[in-house]
Amino acid sequence: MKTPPPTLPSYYVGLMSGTSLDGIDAALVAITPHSPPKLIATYALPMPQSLHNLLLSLCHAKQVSFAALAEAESAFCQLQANAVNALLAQQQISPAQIHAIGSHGQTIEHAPSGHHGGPAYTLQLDNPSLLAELTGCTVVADFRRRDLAAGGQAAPLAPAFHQALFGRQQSEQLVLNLGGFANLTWLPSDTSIPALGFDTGPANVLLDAWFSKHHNGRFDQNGVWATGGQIDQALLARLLNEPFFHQPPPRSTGRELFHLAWLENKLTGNESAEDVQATLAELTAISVAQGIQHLPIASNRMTLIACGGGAHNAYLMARLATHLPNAAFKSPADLGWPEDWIEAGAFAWLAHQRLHNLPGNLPSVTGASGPRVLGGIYAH
Ligand SMILES: Nc1ncnc2c1ncn2[C@@H]1O[C@H](COP(=O)(O)OP(=O)(O)OP(=O)(O)O)[C@@H](O)[C@H]1O
Ligand SMILES: CC(=O)N[C@H]1[C@@H]2OC[C@@H](O2)[C@@H](O)[C@@H]1O[C@H](C)C(=O)O
Repeated sequence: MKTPPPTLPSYYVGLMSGTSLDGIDAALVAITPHSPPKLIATYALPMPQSLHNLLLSLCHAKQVSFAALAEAESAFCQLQANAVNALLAQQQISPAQIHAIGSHGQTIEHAPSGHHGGPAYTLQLDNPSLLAELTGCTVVADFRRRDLAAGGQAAPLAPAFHQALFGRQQSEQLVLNLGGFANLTWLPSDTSIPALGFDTGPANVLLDAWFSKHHNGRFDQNGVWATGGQIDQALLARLLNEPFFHQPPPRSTGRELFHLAWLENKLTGNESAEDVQATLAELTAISVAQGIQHLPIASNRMTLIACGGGAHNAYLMARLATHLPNAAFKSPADLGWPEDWIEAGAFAWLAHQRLHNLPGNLPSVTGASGPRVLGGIYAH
């Protein structure tokens, strides 16, 4: 790993496996001082069904055996290494040319306020030592726990990257990630105002769980199934009654709160399955719109940059557009960064921040007591 002269780009690989458990995203990113990061190449490796099931069972387990944890961690790490090695082979780049891999790991549980008065924690399954051995690259990992230790939520972390990528523009910018969960970043045009961001609530996590309960397959392609349903206003009101939706930022959430059983508890049993799917999409759209209402946005002209897998769900996007009539929707692809690759890109950028001892968090977002250098280095 040789440090290039300051004007030459350095290369990082960002690895993200989100809460949807759909696969590993590996993004090769070039970072040049004083310029926004650039996406060079990508590689997506779907998660085998057996690993998906194992990880999902860990997320909802009351008790976990160490052997099951080790099995999941090792299979997950091998999949990450396969993604990195395939990406580098495809680009004909050697591991020595990579400054570092930024590995998010797999979130198993996220309890930034602790459970029942216990200590705060956030758990990402990861094995950066093994990843360094399997790839021949330096690995940066464990990005969330320093922010948590500084009193923050440890999430969302992507807003700092959104700011590095999209900068501040004349119009107010909102970046909406529609992953398993949805998180929002506000980049005000006034540079003296800090960026804000928070999780708005569930996105694909409930849509996917309900869809796969009723179909073979993991998700509702383009929201076609939801389109055939009607929004059930009574159910929607019961779903929105959850205190999380009324909590002021900083806030973040995960599968420990929003999961299939949470939804099933709110059903009377008389709803049609399609109507539930349409209502879940509405829950996401409304919780995003309500989140935006709480931001001190000065102008009513705003750009909304939608990213994450949910940006492909035409039904969900149409419901969002209905609730946000003042927003001009923009694809990050028009800005050189396709919607599916922002989060993996964020972890490449976070690895760069770590190697340069620069902060990775935004205290205005996470609520941490100050900026912190995030993650640990596993040098190769
Ligand atoms: N064509 C599509 N139509 C509908 N939904 C889609 C489509 N493509 C992807 N999705 C949804 O996007 C999900 C994957 O999104 P993404 O990869 O952003 O999630 P993630 O990485 O788990 O997110 P996060 O970490 O932000 O929670 C899929 O599980 C699916 O629900
Ligand atoms: C604890 C955790 O893994 N949270 C994820 C999840 O997925 C979306 C949302 O909830 C966000 O808070 C976060 O991911 C992104 C990458 C973030 O930290 O910005």
